[in-house]
Amino acid sequence: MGYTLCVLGCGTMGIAILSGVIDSLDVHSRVPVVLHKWESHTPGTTTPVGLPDASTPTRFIACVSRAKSAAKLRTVFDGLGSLGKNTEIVASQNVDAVKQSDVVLLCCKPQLAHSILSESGLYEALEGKLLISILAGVTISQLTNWVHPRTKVIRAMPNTPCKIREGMTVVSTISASNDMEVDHAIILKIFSSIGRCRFLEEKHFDACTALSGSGPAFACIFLEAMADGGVMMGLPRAEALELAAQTLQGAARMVLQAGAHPAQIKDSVTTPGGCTIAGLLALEDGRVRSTIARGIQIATERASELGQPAKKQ
Ligand SMILES: NC(=O)C1=CN([C@@H]2O[C@H](COP(=O)(O)OP(=O)(O)OC[C@H]3O[C@@H](n4cnc5c(N)ncnc54)[C@H](OP(=O)(O)O)[C@@H]3O)[C@@H](O)[C@H]2O)C=CC1
Ligand SMILES: O=C(O)[C@@H]1CCC=N1
Repeated sequence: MGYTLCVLGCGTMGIAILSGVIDSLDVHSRVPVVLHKWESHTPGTTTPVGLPDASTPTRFIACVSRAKSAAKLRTVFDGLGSLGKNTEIVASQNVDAVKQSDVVLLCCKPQLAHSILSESGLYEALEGKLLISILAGVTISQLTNWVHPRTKVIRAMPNTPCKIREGMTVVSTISASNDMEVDHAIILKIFSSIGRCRFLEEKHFDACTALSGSGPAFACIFLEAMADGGVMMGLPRAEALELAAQTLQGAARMVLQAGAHPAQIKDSVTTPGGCTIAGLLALEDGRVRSTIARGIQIATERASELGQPAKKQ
């Protein structure tokens, strides 16, 4: 069983998704199983290695346009031990790659989508297949107009932490088709193996693009600024970065795993008359909350423009 997954436009995000998925397959066949420290694990237990089911991708084709990018990808996937085993890299062979595939993950730049999908032969090659677009700002309705009527189009908005299987992906499907049950299983298998996956209506996609798609960049600005503060006060750079990153991860996990409200976590840290409230007031003086929230607003507005014909892109 299993199927072939083609990544059409395998750059930053294509690599992140593919390497996360390949790693997840590897983990499922590793003995003994390696789990995160917060998961229950009986030492010495093993994971049963079963045959892949119909929703598991077992062969991968990564497509790029330039030979130089293909060479870079070969190094990446060789390093993961998958090159020549279950992963092929091709340059300028989109139609042939799509013909050989069952599911196509469209990961090119939004402004290239129309021309890539209009290449002679691609329309036919995509007939009856599942096309998952991760493009910011390009709607299901636009994509549907560019492909064969029997191509099943869905949108997904993942983020770069998919690479380490800590991604956040939002998925939108437009309508049920005969195969939709299988398609849901396929979608969940891909994106749940590389992080969290949630289905939402397409009307929310630009906000999701800004919040979780662009989010790692915003989070890293905050992380870097926290570390800079530590360095300003004499901490070595490496330790300051470790403290900042682990602290942000810990706080985020308290929200995600323990179900704590962010305000509750903040209040529990804030001793009356202590140093936390002194720091919080300084942050509020800099309008930190509205600045961050406005950043998401502006990014959402920009995301909505990305699929439109070129203006000032
Ligand atoms: N970066 C991010 O964090 C996120 C990005 N996205 C979305 O993902 C998409 C990709 O972004 P990102 O990965 O950053 O972009 P990249 O520029 O890193 O990757 C784009 C890829 O498309 C390839 N490509 C270009 N032209 C063709 C073609 N004619 N046929 C096949 N492949 C082609 C490029 O190959 P070559 O180098 O050979 O030209 C490159 O590998 C965008 O639409 C973006 O909106 C979504 C969520 C997060
Ligand atoms: O900046 C961008 O346009 C893409 C979409 C989300 C993250 N990166």
